[in-house]
Amino acid sequence: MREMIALFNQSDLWREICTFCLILKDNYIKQLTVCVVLCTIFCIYLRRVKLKLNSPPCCRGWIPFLGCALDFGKSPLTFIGQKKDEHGPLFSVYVAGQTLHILTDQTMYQVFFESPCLDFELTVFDAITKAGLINKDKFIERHSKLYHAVKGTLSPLRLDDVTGAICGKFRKQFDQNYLQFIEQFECFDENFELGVQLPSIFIRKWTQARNSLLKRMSEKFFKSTHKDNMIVFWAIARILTDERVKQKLYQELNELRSEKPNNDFDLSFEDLKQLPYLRCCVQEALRLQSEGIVGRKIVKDINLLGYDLQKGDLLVLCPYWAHRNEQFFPDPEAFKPERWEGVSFARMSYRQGFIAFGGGRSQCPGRYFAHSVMQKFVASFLLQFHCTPHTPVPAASMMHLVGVQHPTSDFIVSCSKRNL
Ligand code: HEM
Repeated sequence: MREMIALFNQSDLWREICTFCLILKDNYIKQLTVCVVLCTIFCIYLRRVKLKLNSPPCCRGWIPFLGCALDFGKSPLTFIGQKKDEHGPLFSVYVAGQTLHILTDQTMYQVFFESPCLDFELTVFDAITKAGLINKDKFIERHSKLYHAVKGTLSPLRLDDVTGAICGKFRKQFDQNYLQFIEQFECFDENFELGVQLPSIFIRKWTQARNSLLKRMSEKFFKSTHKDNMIVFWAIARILTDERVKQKLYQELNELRSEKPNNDFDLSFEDLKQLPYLRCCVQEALRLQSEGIVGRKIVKDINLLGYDLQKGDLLVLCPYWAHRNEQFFPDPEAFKPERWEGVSFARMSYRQGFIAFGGGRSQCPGRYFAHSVMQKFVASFLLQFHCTPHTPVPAASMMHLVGVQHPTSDFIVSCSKRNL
């Protein structure tokens, strides 16, 4: 044995074996690296294939990249309504490189609003930062604080003070340049969806309108206030065109008026408590004309109704269609304020199929304020004017996914001041 070792030490054989081993080792590392990379790619591929196999039915359209953007863009809400009937409770739409998952199953609302795999902030992140020129880093950092500040300021207990203060501020700011303000506001609102997606250079007028409005107040407030106005319009139009509802509501309003000294129309929130039918009318208008979509960014892969949804995609609920679910709202197209009689605010939640104000920890913090302001406005208007409609309630435009539907034509009404 010793002789053999001596032979090994002396000869070049030992060095050659070592060199050979080093080459082997070097190659081995290279091969191992290649194997690991290939395996990773394969696993990602397999996962994608698996996810694809297990993903919801998808409307892909036939145009590469654009997908079904053309059909979808023509009338997004109608498109969603048709596909929901074709594909069932969860389906996807591929539009301009993005996959949108649309959930219509009410048993999944809780998951939608409560799951940690779904995020509200990231959904609105791009639109808000673009529309409001808010610094991206600051947005996420301050969002929660701002949300709670708005919620606290607009809590039901403070509504009388807040509305007075806000109305005063509005009047002061908009007494001058009122028409210019209206023009800018309309431009901002009409083009909101395009404005937050396109670079400013392509949509200069919108950018100018936005900048000017921002100088006056925050974007969220404008967009939200406009929702109130639209609902007020729909509520008044529905009430005036339904004789039974109109009579019932006037009876309630007249009773309150007879109790008020000097026919005072400045209704307080205490007064509103005596007008339960008015609240039902506003609530019913809100049900029928709700937001097109509320969305959540998928921040962690999630399985819903047996389908795998991938991180990075967008999952949306569609309040407009959700509020036409016969299970919760029999005879859904009819304007029936009675369906809300005896229902408390606490019960107007996703558990009862009502999602006009969203849900979970991002539920609209302005909802009590918005509801009360809408009631106040409808009541003051009807108390002050005799109105006769000359056209039916206009059809709602199915174009906007963000915000409340606009009317597609004029609603013509003649009004005369009531004798007080
Ligand atoms: C008819 C009137 C209104 C409707 C239908 C409405 C509806 C909504 C909806 C659906 C959301 C998203 C909730 C979610 O995704 O879960 C939302 C969020 C929000 N709303 Fe409203 N809203 C209205 C009025 C207002 C008003 C008057 C204000 C404030 C003055 C307001 C302030 C907000 C804010 C700040 C958020 C964002 C919440 C967050 O960042 O987490 N809204 N609203």
